[in-house]
Amino acid sequence: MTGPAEDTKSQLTLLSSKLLHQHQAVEAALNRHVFVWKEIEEKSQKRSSGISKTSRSHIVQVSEIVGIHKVEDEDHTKSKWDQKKTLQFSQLFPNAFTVFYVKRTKNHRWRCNEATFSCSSAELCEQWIQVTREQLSLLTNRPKRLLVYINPFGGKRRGKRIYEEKVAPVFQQAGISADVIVTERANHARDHLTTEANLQQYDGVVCVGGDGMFSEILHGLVARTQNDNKVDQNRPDAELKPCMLRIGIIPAGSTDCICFATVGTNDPVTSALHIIIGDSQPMDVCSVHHNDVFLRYSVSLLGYGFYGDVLADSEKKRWLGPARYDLSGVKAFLCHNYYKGTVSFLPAEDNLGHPRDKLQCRFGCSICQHKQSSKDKLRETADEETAAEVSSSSWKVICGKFIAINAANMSCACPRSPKGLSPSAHLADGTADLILVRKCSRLDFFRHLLRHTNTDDQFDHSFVEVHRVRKFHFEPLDPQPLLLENQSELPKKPGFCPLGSAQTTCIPSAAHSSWNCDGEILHHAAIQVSVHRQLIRLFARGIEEQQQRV
Ligand SMILES: CCCCCCCCCCCCC/C=C/[C@@H](O)[C@H](COP(=O)(O)O)NC(C)=O
Ligand SMILES: Nc1ncnc2c1ncn2[C@@H]1O[C@H](COP(=O)(O)OP(=O)(O)O)[C@@H](O)[C@H]1O
Ligand SMILES: [Ca+2]
Repeated sequence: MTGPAEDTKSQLTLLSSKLLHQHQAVEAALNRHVFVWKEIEEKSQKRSSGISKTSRSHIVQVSEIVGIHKVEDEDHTKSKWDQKKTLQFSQLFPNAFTVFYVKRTKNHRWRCNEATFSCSSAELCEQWIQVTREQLSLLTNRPKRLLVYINPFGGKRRGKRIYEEKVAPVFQQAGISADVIVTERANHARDHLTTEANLQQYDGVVCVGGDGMFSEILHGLVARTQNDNKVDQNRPDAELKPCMLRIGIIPAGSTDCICFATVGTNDPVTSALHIIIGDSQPMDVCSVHHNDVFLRYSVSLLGYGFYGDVLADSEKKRWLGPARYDLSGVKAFLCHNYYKGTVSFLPAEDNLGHPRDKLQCRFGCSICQHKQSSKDKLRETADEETAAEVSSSSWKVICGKFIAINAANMSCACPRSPKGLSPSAHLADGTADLILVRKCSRLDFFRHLLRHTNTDDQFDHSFVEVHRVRKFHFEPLDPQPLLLENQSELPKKPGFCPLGSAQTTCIPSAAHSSWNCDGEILHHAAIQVSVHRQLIRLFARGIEEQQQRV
């Protein structure tokens, strides 16, 4: 909080001059928060026309200035044509500087705009550059040095080009230095982060790729932090240490739902600008264990049944690129498998809202800022048996036949489903939304899927239920590994799980599905999951409610 004295100080004008902008005289001023310029009306013009035209003023937040440079500065990032124009301009107006700043455009996209001003003297020009840079250096949340990992094979295999053509030039304008590693194999980035990288010299890690590549960075950073702090990841009840370095995501994958759900768009330049201005978005991480063995972390979707089957099938079609998910999606839909099992979960407290309350997680979300009380913490650390003594609303158990079991730790919004799997899930509230889709007809399941793409409520079906949870366990009912369709005639014994729907004629159906954990397949069906509130931070700010136009 800033007091009145501090407030007055921040309003103080640091610089104010008459400058020339686009052949027009402007009054420009800078204080600690904003850089403003306003066209100066020409008195003679006003008198002759009899009407005073409203002079436009422009405001740029200092926190959204990318950089400031003298016009004659050599800029090799510009095209030959632009370099020639710059040269001509600097000959006409020798004492000019350019301010680069964030400009909001449609659909949460940001662009790097520029405005050039020429000054009456070289000294004045230098003064503007120096004072503005001084103000930028006071913004301590901005990264100066980044470690960048590029997956050259993610999505449409454009990661390297996207970084070089769209991201590196803006980092350069902002004076950010980056050490770039182009990965040579799967898990290269994860292993490098876990054991080799000298993290002390960096202010953040950037991942150029999809959700799978992000998952590598997440595993590397979280493992490194736990190793450094002697925390055993294999203990399901371990209190994990939050990671200090923020992660930036340059989307260059197939689904890119983590970027989409934290920024509002999958656009490399927008992501680069969020990194440059030093945004920070805390995020929950789910830990997944099988008995006392750590399996993986998840930040977006943990899906058994439908999404597990889609992923398992799509892995064989990697060569198809992002389209593999459409093909495998149709196939899994036609197979219409269901799986028997028991889900037990610890519900979240009522003050954290409900998956159907339509309160979406947005920039500055109040639910994510809610602090956990000590009673809540106690309730969370208690195991299934002792939990009942702590609170009446303790673990709940549901047995059934499920087409899909999805745990969404955040909305999982992506271009395929702009509102996501759980539109009201929160990024940093310490909970996940557990969605149970029970056995139903193909038509009903189709209706449910279709509602992910329109405004109808996908939870408003008799066969769907959704719970906001802090932890959950899943146990498949039948340990039998694989059964064929024609065996479904076998007499039903207790604990025997029949196959997916009888009329299915496609691939042989198994008694178990597999878990899709942020796009990776888990090799155990029985898992225990805990949500760790705000374990990591991203260079993002959540989705902005309204486009603030300046
Ligand atoms: C009738 C039309 C039905 C359309 C239903 C669409 C629902 C889409 C919900 C998608 C939720 C995506 C959650 C994100 C998962 C990613 O981690 C994973 C891996 O993404 P990656 O390949 O690494 O970018 N992608 C998938 C499809 O499993
Ligand atoms: N150099 C590499 N060669 C092969 N696989 C890689 C390489 N670098 C990363 N990967 C792996 O590629 C997988 C998919 O990457 P990702 O960037 O998420 O793309 P997509 O969204 O298309 O799946 C990830 O699981 C990651 O571990
Ligand atoms: Ca969450």
